[in-house]
Formats: sequence, C-alpha cells, structure tokens
Amino acid sequence: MGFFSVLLKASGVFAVYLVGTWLYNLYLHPLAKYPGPVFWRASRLGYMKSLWSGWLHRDVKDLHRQYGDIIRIAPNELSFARTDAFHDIYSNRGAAPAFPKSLVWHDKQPGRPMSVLNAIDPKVHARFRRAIDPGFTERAVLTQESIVQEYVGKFISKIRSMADANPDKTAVVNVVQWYNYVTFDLIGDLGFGEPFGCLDSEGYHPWMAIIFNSLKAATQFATLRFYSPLDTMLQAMMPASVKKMADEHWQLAVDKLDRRLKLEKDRPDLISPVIKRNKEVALGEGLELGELQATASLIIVAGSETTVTTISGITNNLVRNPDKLAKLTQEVRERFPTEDAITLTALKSLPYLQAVINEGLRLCNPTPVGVPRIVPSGGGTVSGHFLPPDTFVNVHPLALSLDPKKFHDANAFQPERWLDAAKTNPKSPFYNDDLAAVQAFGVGPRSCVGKPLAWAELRLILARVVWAFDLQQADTPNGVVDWDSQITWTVIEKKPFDVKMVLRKV
Ligand code: HEM
Repeated sequence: MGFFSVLLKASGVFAVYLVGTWLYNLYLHPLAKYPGPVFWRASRLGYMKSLWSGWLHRDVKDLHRQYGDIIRIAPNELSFARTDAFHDIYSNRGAAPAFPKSLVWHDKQPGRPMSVLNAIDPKVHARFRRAIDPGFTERAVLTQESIVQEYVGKFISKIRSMADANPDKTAVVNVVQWYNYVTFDLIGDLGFGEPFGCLDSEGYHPWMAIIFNSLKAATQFATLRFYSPLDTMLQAMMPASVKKMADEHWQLAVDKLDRRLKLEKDRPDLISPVIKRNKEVALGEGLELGELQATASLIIVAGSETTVTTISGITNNLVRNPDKLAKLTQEVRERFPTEDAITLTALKSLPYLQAVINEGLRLCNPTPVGVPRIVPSGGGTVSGHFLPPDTFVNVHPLALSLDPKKFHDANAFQPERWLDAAKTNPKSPFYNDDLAAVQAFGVGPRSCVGKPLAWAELRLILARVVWAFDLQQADTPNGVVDWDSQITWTVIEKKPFDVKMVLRKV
C-alpha cells in the first residue's frame, strides 16, 4: 500500500472518530441535556477559540444570557450563573470536601516546587494555609500598617510633586501605571522584604513585564493540557529564550527570598509568621524552602495585578460618575481633617467608601472568568443537579454580576445598592439585589488569603487619592477606558488610563 493511500485511510478513520465523538457529545453524553451552542457542546474547540482570543469572560456571559443559568460550554464543562453554586462547588459541606482543582488549570510548572495555588491535595493545601494564614489576618494587616502607609504615602507625594510643578497644580497621570508601582513596591516589601523600586525610579521593574507577558502564556499553555500530551510536546519544543526568561524570573524570586531570610529579624511582613511557625512545628508540618519560594513568588502576582485592576476600574467609574465621586470625596474629607488621620482602622467606618469598593468588585472583578473546579469521583451535586465525576464546573462571576435579574440597573455604577438604606428599605430600587452573587475573593477553603490586605490597600489608596486631589476625566486619548473592551488572560489586561489629578485647595 502506498504512503498516500495509508494517509487517506488514516484520515478517513480519524474523520469518522471525530464525527462519532461529536455526535456522542451532542446526543449521548451524560451532559447532553444542558443547553449551549452546538460548536461548544460538540468539542472543546469553541471554548478554546474564545479563550485564546481573550474574550472567554464576555463570551460565556453572553451565552448565559442566551441559554440560561446553567450552560454547557464544552463537552465536559458546565458554567453556572447561580449564587447557590458558590457554596456547592467551593465550600466544604459537612464531611464532603469542596470540589478539587484540576491538574489542567493548577498543575505546577515542571521542575519547580509547589506553591499554595498548586497544592491540589486538600491536606497539603491545608498545610500551606496553616503556614501562611497568620501573616494575612485582619490583625496581621494592622501590624503591617507602617509598611502599607509608607508606600501609599510615597505614591501620593510623587503625584503631589508632579501636580505642584505645574501652574495649574494638575498632573495627568496614567493611573494603571502608578497603581502598579505602589502595589508592587508594597507587596515586594511585604513578600520579600524589599520593594521593587518602582516608585523611586518611576518605572516598571523588569520582573513586572515578565509577569504581564507570562499571564497570557500561562493561561494559553494550561489549556493545551486539555489535549495532553500536546502540552508536554510543546514544553519540550519551547524556545531556549523563553526557558531562559522563565529561569531568570524564578532565580530573581529565589535570590530575593534568600536576602529576606538572611535578614534574620522579625519584621511585620508575610514571611516572618512562616519562619516562626517553621521553628515551632514538627518537620513536614511547615513549609519547605522551595514551597516558600514558590508561594512568595505567587503572592507577588496574585497580590498586585488583582488589586491594581480593581482600583483602576473603580477610578474609571468614579471619574465617569462625578456625583458618586463627589459623595466619596466629601465623606473622606469630612471624616479626616488631616491626612495622617487616615488610618486602616478609621477607614473601616466609612460606609460610602465601602460601598464604592464593593460596587467596583462587582463591575471590575479582576478575575471575571472565575475559578474552575472538577466534580470528584463518585459525582457531586451543584444547584440541585447531580453531575458525573470529572465534569469541569465554574461559577461565572461576570454573568452573575451583570445579570439584570439579580441587580437593578446592573450595568451602572451604583454604590448606593450596597448601603444599609438599600438593604432595609423595601422602597429602594436596589432592595431586591442579590448582593451574595458578588464573591470576588472566592468562597471556601481556597478563597483569597489576601482579602484583608486587598481591602486595606483599596481603602487606603482610594481615600488618600480623593483626600489629596480633585479627580477629573483627562482629555487625552487614554482619558476614557471602555472597561468591557479589555481582554482577559486569567486577569484583565488593562489598557493605559489617564486621570487628571488637581491638587486640592485647602
Ligand atoms: C482585589 C483584590 C483581589 C481579588 C479580587 C482576589 C481574588 C482571588 C480569588 C478569586 C482567589 C481564589 C482562587 C480560587 O478559588 O481558586 C484568590 C486566591 C488567592 N489570592 Fe487573591 N485576590 C485579591 C488580592 C490578593 C492579595 C492582595 C493577595 C496577597 C497579597 C492575594 C493572594 C492570593 C493567594 C495566595 C491566593 C491562593 C489561595 C489558595 O490557593 O489557598 N490576593 N484571590
């Protein structure tokens, strides 16, 4: 038999296999009854195409509008736009543990140690969380206040000097860039004992560019695991330059942590509690050096990009809604006659600031795609639906947040929906809003460890900014950001965003 006839036969067999699989997926698969577009239900290609374009967050939200609250977005994956699904998927329920993460999304990088994010086994994950949680509690954040204030203060004085140098006392600032500087320096200090030097140099540290680029590559690469062993083959074929970049990035984290560990002093940061615990507990109960290196490195990414996205989104909404901005500014300035009175504790008692941040997390959730899990062996029930093992399941944050059935005026920035008056007054248009549908920090044992720190940063940066400056929309090409026009690689890829910051007259 000639080569071409073998090729032809092989192609024929493959075509029959493909069509057979598609037909099975559409009509005989245990998830066949769930609605969704044919292309997405028959094979994973629809999902892949959307994810690789960066539009998965928006596409799945639109599919929910078209097909309902529970939709099939791949042969073995369901997406939920239902509040009760948070608890069913992500929480421990009595003796039943939360649904596990899958290796597709959360396997560790080959040859690298495990971080808290890749600890898929619940017992190992619990060991990680016992080690790092003490550095992240509300109380711990208060002990870290001097570090947080130092960088936020430096950020404000830099902008103040820029504005002061102009006759109109105004600085037009790309706030995405500056929020990046302050959050990276801050988390660098808390996570590694030294800042990245962004505020001093008024520029990005080379590590940050690597992080921005690697988020896209890591998201796309993870999806190749759906077609294993394609991922292993491509990994082997990865250009030496990419491997070198990844190695340099890792080495930087190793060196930074090494310097922090050599400090040998108890300082109020995220590392001290881990070191302290390592000394107190039995061998194997604390974190190994590699695990700490990987977790510290993860914290830099998880703790900066997310916060920057949220605060940029909030600022965007504030300058577009001058009445809301005025309310917030008034609340902050009335509550704090002097700048140094703005403390983390005092900031907790500002209801409008709290409402503004909650509304920002609803509309500008930095991870709008959600966090997928898989149904464990033996199957599991989500929103009353019993599902077969190995089904991918996910609650889709964007579909929930923008659901007009869950939120009055769902697409609009309305901090008022979070105020007590809206929750207690049946006449309020927001009275029936389903506020529990917004869970930007996740739910259950794997939810965000950095939530108290994130809230502290969001409150402090926002309050200090509106205390010191009158904000206005900038009349530059980057003065208006259409938030929904930004693509997502696990987190939103933010466009530059200029804001006019006018020194407050006192
Ligand atoms: C607005 C800011 C933030 C948002 C919206 C956010 C959101 C999230 C979400 C949704 C998860 C859960 C992922 C899952 O269930 O699989 C998560 C996990 C995590 N976050 Fe955050 N985060 C924010 C800020 C931070 C900060 C400031 C830090 C650290 C300084 C941080 C560190 C982490 C870590 C280490 C995990 C993994 C926890 C684990 O696997 O147990 N995050 N975050």
